[in-house]
Amino acid sequence: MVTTPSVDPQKLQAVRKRYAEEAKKRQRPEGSAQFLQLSQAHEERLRSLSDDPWADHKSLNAKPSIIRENAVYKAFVLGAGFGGLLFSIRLIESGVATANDIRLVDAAGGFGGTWYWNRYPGLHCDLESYMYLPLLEETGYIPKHKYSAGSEIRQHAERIASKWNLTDKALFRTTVKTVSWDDDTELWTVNFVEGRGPSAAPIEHQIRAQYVYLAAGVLTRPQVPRIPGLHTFSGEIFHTARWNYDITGGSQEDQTLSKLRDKRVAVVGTAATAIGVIPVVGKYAKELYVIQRTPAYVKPRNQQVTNKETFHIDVAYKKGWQFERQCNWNSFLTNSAEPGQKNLVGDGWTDMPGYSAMMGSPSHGVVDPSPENLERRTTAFHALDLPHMEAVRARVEQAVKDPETAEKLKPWYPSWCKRPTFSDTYLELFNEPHVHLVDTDGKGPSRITERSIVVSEKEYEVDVIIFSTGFQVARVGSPASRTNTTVTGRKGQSLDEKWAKVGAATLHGYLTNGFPNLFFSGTSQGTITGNNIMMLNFIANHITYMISSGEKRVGKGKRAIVEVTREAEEAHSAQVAKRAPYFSSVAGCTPGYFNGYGDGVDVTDPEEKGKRERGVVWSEGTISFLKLIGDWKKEGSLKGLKILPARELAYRAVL
Ligand SMILES: Cc1cc2nc3c(=O)[nH]c(=O)nc-3n(C[C@H](O)[C@H](O)[C@H](O)COP(=O)(O)OP(=O)(O)OC[C@H]3O[C@@H](n4cnc5c(N)ncnc54)[C@H](O)[C@@H]3O)c2cc1C
Ligand SMILES: NC(=O)C1=CN([C@@H]2O[C@H](COP(=O)(O)OP(=O)(O)OC[C@H]3O[C@@H](n4cnc5c(N)ncnc54)[C@H](OP(=O)(O)O)[C@@H]3O)[C@@H](O)[C@H]2O)C=CC1
Repeated sequence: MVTTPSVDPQKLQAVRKRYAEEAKKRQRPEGSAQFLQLSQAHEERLRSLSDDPWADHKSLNAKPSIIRENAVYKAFVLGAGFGGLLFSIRLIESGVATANDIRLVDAAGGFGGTWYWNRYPGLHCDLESYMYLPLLEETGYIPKHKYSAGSEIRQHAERIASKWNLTDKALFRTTVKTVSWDDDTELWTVNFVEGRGPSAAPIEHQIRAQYVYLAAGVLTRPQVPRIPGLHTFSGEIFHTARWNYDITGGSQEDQTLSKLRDKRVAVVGTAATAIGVIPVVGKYAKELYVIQRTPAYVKPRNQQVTNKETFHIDVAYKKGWQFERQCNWNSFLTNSAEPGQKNLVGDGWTDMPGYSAMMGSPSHGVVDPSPENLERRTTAFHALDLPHMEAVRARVEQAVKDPETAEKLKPWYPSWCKRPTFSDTYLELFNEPHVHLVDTDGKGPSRITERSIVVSEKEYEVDVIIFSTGFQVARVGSPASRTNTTVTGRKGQSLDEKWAKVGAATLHGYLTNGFPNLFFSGTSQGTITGNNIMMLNFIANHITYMISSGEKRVGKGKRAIVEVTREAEEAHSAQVAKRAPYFSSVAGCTPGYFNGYGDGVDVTDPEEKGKRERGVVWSEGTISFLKLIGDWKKEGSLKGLKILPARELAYRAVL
């Protein structure tokens, strides 16, 4: 049970009432349908805002093709972000495959995923880079700062691709369309379309693969709110995930946005991306209008240059330091640090125990789902969180001189409703005379005209509108829905249909019955770590373990078919669902992508509810989940996996 700190009960009640009112104000019947995914817009102008601004088509078109049509590859990886890279590297290191046996495909024009697409000014990782950048021990790379800039992280993705000889094993600008299991050959057939830029025709490809990994990420599909009149705006518009340096001036390397000096700019959105963008835009724009629907909670960043002299003493002090650091940080995040445990990172993530309402915690075990108990727990979480959020709100008052503006910048929701943000300059920017907070009181702008953005019938004339309004996130869909890909398994069964019928059904979150040798990343039925790299590395290691153990079992010269049994996935799903009541405190959250903008909050149909409960993450926190997997491995029988060699007939079909 959560230990409740002593807070004034009346104050707690008043704050909770305010939280509930603010959340209600923001609920919209259309839920996540209030947004338009840019790539699906009817208007060409909006649709083109999702185009890749970074791909070097000329040099990519000049490269020899790395795809042999219809060839059989050992592993096919959808996504060349850190998830896809880590899996490929673990396969290579375990001896399951050489780099040459692997092909990665990404819609992006290069490695990095998130860090390829997002190049906006002010972009940094929001976690300490020493535990966010993967494979620092193996590459010997030392991040320049405590929080690395976006370009440094992208270059790190290129560095690790090069070190493991994957640079010329990835096909870029390429969209995977279908991934289908062939019952005869017992292989996956993958169809994908390689874009070649505006002046060359796309090429369709087909290959076959023994193993497939869907590493599609979550935050890849930029969206804008469906604000009436958006298409009539005659000025410039773009989305932060496709920053347009032609309009602003500067580049990712030189963030002097000189072309904004004579421009009136509106930034719509005030969450993690906007908190990075706004201080840089505010430095250059003639006038800046920050269009706020819900204030972010902003904590100090405390950026520091890495001391390379002491890095190997203070941080990288022994083999395995990075994983130790990640686990140490995670135990604070899940409110489960041992009394007296040293806080190695000591950042703004480790001083908000209430965030464990979202991250899970081992301190609770399986939660009694009675309404009285859930209400007691929610109260306890609010009490745990209150001192933190009070400090966050007090910080606004200290930073912002105008009391009215400060009041509007205060966040009224518990910490677990949104990802925290970190900045030492964002709040202070509102003291500048050319920076205007346009608070929409939870509503958003009412319309856009040819020259202006309109809030509460007041028109703000602007030259540029920058949308910092996030990404389309599929919360309940199958791993295929996140990739916009059709995945069909044994006997033509569709992965989407399986999820629609029974809800999530996996072993440990990463493979499902009827889809042999297919693996996917994600948090559903797995674990959420706060540090996505920690999670992606863990998934890559775990899947590789299953594959390499399967290969050992079938013996040399045979092709392994690794599949979870239906009983095992049902057993895991039941364990996850049993723990779902833990997350009841999240139900009252202000809408956001964490709760699908309220989609399905009021689901009462028991069958539908049951499906949703199966889809949550392991509620007892990451360290507990790692123990679950550790115990599963120790048991030694690969319990729940059916591992067989491919049939002789299947071999012949391939030959
Ligand atoms: C701006 C921003 C900052 C972030 N900062 C942090 C941070 O500081 N700390 C943190 O822990 N997390 C952060 N994240 C989350 C971040 O997404 C993860 O940390 C991590 O980089 C995800 O890696 P991934 O490989 O799983 O997915 P991604 O990096 O998203 O890569 C997936 C790739 O799959 C490709 N893809 C998807 N579908 C298809 C298809 N059908 N065909 C071909 N290609 C496809 C996409 O183009 C994409 O390039 C941030 C996210 C954003 C948007
Ligand atoms: N390393 C880092 O520092 C960063 C990490 N990230 C990661 O990416 C995730 C996504 O972040 P982000 O890109 O900021 O997207 P989010 O989805 O978190 O935020 C979208 C923003 O747009 C606002 N918005 C939506 N519709 C409207 C509207 N009609 N009018 C006005 N405002 C509107 C939202 O307000 P409302 O809250 O009211 O919905 C919110 O402020 C983060 O949670 C984090 O995981 C992103 C950037 C930086």
